[in-house]
Amino acid sequence: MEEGKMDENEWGYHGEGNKSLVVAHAQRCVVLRFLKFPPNRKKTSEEIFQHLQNIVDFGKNVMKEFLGENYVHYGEVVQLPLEFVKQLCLKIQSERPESRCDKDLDTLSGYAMCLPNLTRLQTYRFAEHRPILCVEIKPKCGFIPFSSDVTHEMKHKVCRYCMHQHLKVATGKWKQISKYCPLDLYSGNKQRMHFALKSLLQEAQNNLKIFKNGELIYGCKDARSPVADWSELAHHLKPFFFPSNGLASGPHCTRAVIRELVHVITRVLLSGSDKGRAGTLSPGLGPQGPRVCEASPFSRSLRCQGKNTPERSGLPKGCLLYKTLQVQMLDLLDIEGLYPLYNRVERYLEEFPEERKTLQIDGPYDEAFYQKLLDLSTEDDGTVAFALTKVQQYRVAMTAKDCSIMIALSPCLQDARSRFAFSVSVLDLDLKPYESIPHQYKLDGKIVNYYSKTVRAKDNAVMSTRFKESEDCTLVLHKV
Ligand SMILES: O=P(O)(O)O[C@@H]1[C@@H](OP(=O)(O)O)[C@H](OP(=O)(O)O)[C@H](O)[C@H](OP(=O)(O)O)[C@H]1OP(=O)(O)O
Ligand SMILES: Nc1ncnc2c1ncn2[C@@H]1O[C@H](COP(=O)(O)OP(=O)(O)OP(=O)(O)O)[C@@H](O)[C@H]1O
Repeated sequence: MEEGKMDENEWGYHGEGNKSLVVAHAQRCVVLRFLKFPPNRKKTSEEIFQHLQNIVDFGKNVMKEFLGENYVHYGEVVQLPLEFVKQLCLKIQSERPESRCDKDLDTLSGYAMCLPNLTRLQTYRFAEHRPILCVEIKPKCGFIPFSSDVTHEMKHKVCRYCMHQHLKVATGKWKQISKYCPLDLYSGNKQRMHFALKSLLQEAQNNLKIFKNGELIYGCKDARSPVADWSELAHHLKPFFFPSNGLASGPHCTRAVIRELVHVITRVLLSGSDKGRAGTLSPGLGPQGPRVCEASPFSRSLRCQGKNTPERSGLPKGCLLYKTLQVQMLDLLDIEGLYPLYNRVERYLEEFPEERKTLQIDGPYDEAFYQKLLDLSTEDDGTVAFALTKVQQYRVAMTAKDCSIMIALSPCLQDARSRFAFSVSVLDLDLKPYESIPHQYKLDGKIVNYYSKTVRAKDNAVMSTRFKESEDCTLVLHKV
């Protein structure tokens, strides 16, 4: 980054989440990722630098080790001219979705992260003039808790995502319940994965975005303005999947294009090199818990048809979904088992506040921090050390439950065996803060209670009426 030559006109708004805002360079394949804060909760420049450096270190020393260097791009912290940041902030303000404007871009520190632009990621196989399609998926938690500390029976049957959907709709965050269930996507079963991806395409929420040549063409820019027009999407995608079939259009063509997209994404998600040390977690973190979520329309339909639940995860060990799931499963105790251990650490810190640094609560996220995460024992010896290890593992697991997967595809004409050159990466690997644990505990209770009381009660009433009337409850699964 040539500091002196920074020109805000070369950068454009790219996207944002709850905690950071990203701008992309118009020509070069790089982005700048800035932190965001609620107004009046400004931090010092030194604190912001440290925060960003922690994110980089965590990516480099922890997530790269777990997920593999091919998938993790941790970037670097850069210092930018304050005038550039100020002008950039003014330039992009009008493009920001209203729902994200409760937080302001940090314009005071001058620090940001510089990362490769994963929507336009080029490898030696991606000729520069070739168009690039990129699908971003935020898959969320792919397993049902297996911890014996879970007290709500419902949590052993229905996954958190599916339960949370009902609370989100009730509170107005989204308009309708999605048919997507993370357990279907993580199943490794092609039919279930197709169903999951098609469901994401129907109701993208903040779990799916599609970019063409770095521009967002599909997905929610704002909670209040969902773009979900399949024929428009198919129009964008047709040159990628049916390059020679220039004239065909209409619903038949739309379905064919969507089917191709879903098939290609499934194939890419199931592919993968076996780098990274996620294998070190395998002995303790084999498939556990139920393989299906009772709320998934796919499994409901199978049950209604009297069919068996599909086979357990067939995810290949090298693929990113498998590795991400392994890291998610570092949450061995569930928040219900973890919360008392968090309280043990808290009590200790109240007595010995100066120990916070030694315990590496706020970093550094170095090799020693990573090594401690590999201890998967669940035998509580009553020590602060045990509690701390579980707390840190939980934070890492929560990070993996909230990250996104970027799949970049580029037509590849030379290679007759596959029509696309692709790259898969993971983003948003910021370690979840220690302080968020009480919030997680409260939210968990709220999600389960809301689902149990309202949805199940309603469901039971509907089901009993349906059975009385001997209605067919078969969901027609369209082959995609
Ligand atoms: O708690 P969840 O599952 O709702 O996840 C939050 C996400 O909501 P989602 O359900 O994916 O729409 C939420 O996403 P949105 O802001 O809703 O797009 C954030 O990713 C949040 O992380 P952080 O607090 O910014 O670090 C996420 O919070 P964490 O739980 O990961 O801390
Ligand atoms: N390296 C990158 N290349 C391309 N696009 C990126 C990159 N990093 C982030 N983005 C885009 O910016 C968006 C916001 O980034 P990110 O998910 O990191 O924000 P966040 O505020 O940390 O998210 P959250 O709401 O989960 O806390 C992403 O959804 C993605 O579309």
